[in-house]
Amino acid sequence: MVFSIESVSKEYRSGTKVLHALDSVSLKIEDGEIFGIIGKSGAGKSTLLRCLNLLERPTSGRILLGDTDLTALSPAQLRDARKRIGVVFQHFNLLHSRSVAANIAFPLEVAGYSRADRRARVDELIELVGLEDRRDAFPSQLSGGQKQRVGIARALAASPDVLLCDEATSALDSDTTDSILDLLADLNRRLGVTIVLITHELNVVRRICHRAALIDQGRIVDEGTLTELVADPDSPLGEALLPTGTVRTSRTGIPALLTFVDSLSTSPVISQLSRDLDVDVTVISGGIEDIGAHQVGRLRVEFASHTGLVSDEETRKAVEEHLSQRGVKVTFS
Ligand SMILES: Nc1ncnc2c1ncn2[C@@H]1O[C@H](COP(=O)(O)OP(=O)(O)OP(=O)(O)O)[C@@H](O)[C@H]1O
Repeated sequence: MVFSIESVSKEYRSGTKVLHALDSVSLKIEDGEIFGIIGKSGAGKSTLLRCLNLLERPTSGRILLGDTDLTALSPAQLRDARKRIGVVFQHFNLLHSRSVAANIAFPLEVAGYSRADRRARVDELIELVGLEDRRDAFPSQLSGGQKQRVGIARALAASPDVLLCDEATSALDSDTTDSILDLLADLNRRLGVTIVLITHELNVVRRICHRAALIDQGRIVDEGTLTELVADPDSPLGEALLPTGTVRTSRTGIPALLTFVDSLSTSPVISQLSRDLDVDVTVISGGIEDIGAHQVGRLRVEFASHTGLVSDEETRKAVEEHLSQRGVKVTFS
């Protein structure tokens, strides 16, 4: 376990007014995962991220980094614990008078690395983020994507256990966003570094997160692995990740939502169902997407008995049994 966030609340007071920016948030972030926290503007994402390294002190609750309760540490102990956390910023926060190499070396200087050790580590990091040919450039000479590569290398310099990414791709265009997300996923695989990212972009979650939580008005309202979320008909985040669209039904059939992970890519489940049970299946809306390493889908459909000789209740029962044996979850609405 990297982070254990236990009933964390954060209140901001202004005069007699109290704003509950975080309301009893509990989350566990596991070693080696990429965890996304998504929410609208003002939902509390930045406050939660700032609480993780205690830049913001929770009003109540605990934040544990491994076994260490960050909320119980002295300032000196906290400075030490923060070395295990790297931060990647939306606007890069580079030192403009320093070259790429010198920006990356900066945290190593602060941590007291020798000149030779710094040089070796900076070489390693520059290679890791693919900036070999920009080593001596200054921030003003870099593209947004290159600046963020420097930001990521600097955050990784002291080999932290976890990277906190604060809207790390929000200032970038969509192609550059994808290349930075791919870099983060690659670093996660190669170094095993845990990544927590906050974002308001569903694409960020779809592209690299293993698990995600939806925050709304300071509360966690949904949470799970991406495949769990999408396969849950009641999950708001699942619906946002893979929308089934506006539902237009003919009102003659039996409406249902089908959710599945991989199953439809390995066998012709729907045509088999239609043949075996003698039911017509109309696809109303939905989608199938690659999310992580899986093909997941959510389809709104209608079933109608072909012969009209069986009751809706019998059709529902037969369909459910048939589909559940083939890894497709069916929820009748
Ligand atoms: N220092 C502060 N003092 C008072 N209120 C604050 C402070 N910081 C945040 N807030 C309030 O707390 C709530 C959550 O803010 P927060 O910045 O965490 O949201 P967010 O989800 O990160 O939004 P955005 O995506 O727009 O950055 C908002 O209502 C905000 O106005």
